Amino acid sequence: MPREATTPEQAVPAATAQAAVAEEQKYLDVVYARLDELRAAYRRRLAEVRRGGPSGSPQNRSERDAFAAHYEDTVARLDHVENRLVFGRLDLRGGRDPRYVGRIGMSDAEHDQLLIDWRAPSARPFYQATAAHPGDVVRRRHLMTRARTVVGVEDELLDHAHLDEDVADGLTGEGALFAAMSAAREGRMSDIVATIQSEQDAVIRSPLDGVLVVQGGPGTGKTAVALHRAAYLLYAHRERLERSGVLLVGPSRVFLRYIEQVLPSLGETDVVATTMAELLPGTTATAPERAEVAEVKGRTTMAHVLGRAVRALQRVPGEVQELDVEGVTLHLRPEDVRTAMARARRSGLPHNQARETFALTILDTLVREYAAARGNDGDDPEDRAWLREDVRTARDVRRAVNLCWMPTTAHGLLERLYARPDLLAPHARGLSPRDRELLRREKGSPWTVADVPLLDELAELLGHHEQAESARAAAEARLQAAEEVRYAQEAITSQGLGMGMVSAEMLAERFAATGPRLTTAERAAADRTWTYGHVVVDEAQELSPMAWRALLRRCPSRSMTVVGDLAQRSGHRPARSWEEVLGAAGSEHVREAVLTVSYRTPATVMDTATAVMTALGAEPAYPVRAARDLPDSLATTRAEPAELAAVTAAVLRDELAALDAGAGRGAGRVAVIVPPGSERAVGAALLAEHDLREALTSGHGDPLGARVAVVDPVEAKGLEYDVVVLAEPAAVLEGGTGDLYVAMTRPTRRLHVVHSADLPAGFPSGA
Ligand SMILES: Nc1ncnc2c1ncn2[C@@H]1O[C@H](COP(=O)(O)OP(=O)(O)OP(=O)(O)O)[C@@H](O)[C@H]1O
Repeated sequence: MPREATTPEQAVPAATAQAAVAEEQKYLDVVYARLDELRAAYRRRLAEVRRGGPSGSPQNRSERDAFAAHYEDTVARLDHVENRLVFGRLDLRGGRDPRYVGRIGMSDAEHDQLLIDWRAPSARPFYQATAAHPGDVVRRRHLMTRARTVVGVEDELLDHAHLDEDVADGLTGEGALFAAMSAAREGRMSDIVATIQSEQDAVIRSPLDGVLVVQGGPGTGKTAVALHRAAYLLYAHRERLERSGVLLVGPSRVFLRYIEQVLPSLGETDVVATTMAELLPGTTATAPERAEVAEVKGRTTMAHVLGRAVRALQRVPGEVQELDVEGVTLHLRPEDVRTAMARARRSGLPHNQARETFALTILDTLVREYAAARGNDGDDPEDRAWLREDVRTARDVRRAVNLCWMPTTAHGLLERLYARPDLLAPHARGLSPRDRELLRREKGSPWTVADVPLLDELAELLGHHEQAESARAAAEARLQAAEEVRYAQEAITSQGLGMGMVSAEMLAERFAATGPRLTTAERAAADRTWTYGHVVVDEAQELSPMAWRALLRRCPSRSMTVVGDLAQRSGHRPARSWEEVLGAAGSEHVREAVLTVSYRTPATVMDTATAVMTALGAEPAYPVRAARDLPDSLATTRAEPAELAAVTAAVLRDELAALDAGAGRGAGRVAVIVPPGSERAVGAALLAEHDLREALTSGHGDPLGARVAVVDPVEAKGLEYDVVVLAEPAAVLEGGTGDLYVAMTRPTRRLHVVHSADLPAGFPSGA
């Protein structure tokens, strides 16, 4: 049975709590004093460097910039960890000094360890030790703090006397955990570093290599775990990941904003966060699209279609072409084109770059014929040069070479394929006539998310138009970077920097970035061909096989963390297995982990959601156990169809009042989740109610800012609210069972269903 939530005050025996709080406060004071000292020291250094002003040699200047940037980063990092800096203490066998666990590692001026970084191996028992397997730990203490004050402690004695209790539910630090779970939501995700549970910790610290798929039902902490894992990997593999970067792919911009504070609070700011819509630098893909069209675009078949379309840009003429060069008629023979084409393809380069080999080979052949026609043997280099120039610049020759090997851009080609069925048809093996019709679209139409992987595929096949130029620039930049690393190494040695805080590569990167400083993350985000050291994908069940191909291209090392829930997949094509969803990524070495406990949704709501899914024939393959239940967490209200809007408003009004009473006036968040397409109408109807207006508009149009958000299930994906008012679940179901499952599992306190149509099967009878 899930437990009812307890508060930290209840969890700590009152008699000992006071003394323990006082003891921990003393320690906290020392740690915060040290934090202040470090901040002041770095601020001083920063001010000194800045005082240097813009004078000196360019090298001096860029060196100063690099140090300034490093100090700025460090100060920012120290600022971000202010809240709940210390949250754990381990007492160890053998009377050793206790170990304090916190957001970052910290030593005092004598280099004695004050705080262990939660990611360090020595902090692991804080998350993993149990009474059955205590290791060296005799007591684990959770410290609850507000600002710099200890407000409570919670102890777990890891000896055999407590074995039964511990094994009973497998949760650690229940008081702190339940307090975190019960806190009113603020529209932004918080980190869970103080209360990571053992099954989550195992995922967070799982090895870097290979594709790790983390499946878990709603609220099991997949997003939280994915973010903490990113922070952990950056800590444990800093060398490898700092230069290549980590990419995080989320379902929407709103979602990315929802989670944006988590990594900085863990001391990490250099992760590139993006959505599939923004994956391709310079392309905005925001147009809506029908699910059935997106489905066709997402199929692996499309990679073959595009491959054939690109190859068709390489054409052998049916007969000999006559070309005029300065009054001389030259002959372009099909067999010469074929030979040049074979050579160009052997280069293995993308189409636009291989064209250069093709053009040069054709040119050689034509120049030979031209020289012979001009009675020149072409032995003299000067003669050869002008003969070649004549041929190269001749209009006929340029046209013929283009016709045989047409350079093009990804956007141009995809647009043509969509707009011209006659162009698509010859390459469309594997697509039915209806599929092709679904792809059809006017030139100049805006791009959609499903277009992005196709554009990316084409960009890969075609290469850049000016690739030769940028490749040369990149080679030069590489040479320069090597030189800068050497110089940075000298700077580190001469200035006594380093001590693990700054590497030569880090410094060199700072040197290299003149003007506005570019971090690895910024450079990576602007470069389509950037390859990351690790890629984290959230809501991974939504991605198409074509999207996986695009992501795999960004991660040649195949080091990925993929989190999602098959049961929450949108649409009407439920996925039976992760292999099916992962497409190309599924053929890699895949490890699977499962998270089983929901820390969000009360048991009554969670169990009802599972029952509804089961009754609909979509039983979740990975059912979830809720960590706790709350009284009155599920309510239903029936309305006449004409009254639905008014009843929804009334229910919302009551729920806000109850939330005011339970969480404090104005605290907590509510979502009104409505069938797709009806957000505007419902939003307008609710806005017409004067007393609801403030709660609906308090965020100035920001869906995360307002106390009440009106959203459809797709927009609600990955988010959570204290209370959810779910309007007309039967209509929500039209988007697929996954959408209803998502909608029902967003609340942390209460789900209130308002309906005029019959409730889908699985709701408690009488509801
Ligand atoms: N160990 C934990 N301690 C405290 N809170 C936790 C813990 N694990 C998860 N949570 C909380 O549970 C909620 C759900 O977490 P999260 O959003 O990561 O789940 P999810 O599996 O991604 O959910 P969904 O699939 O529904 O999007 C969040 O508020 C998160 O902070």
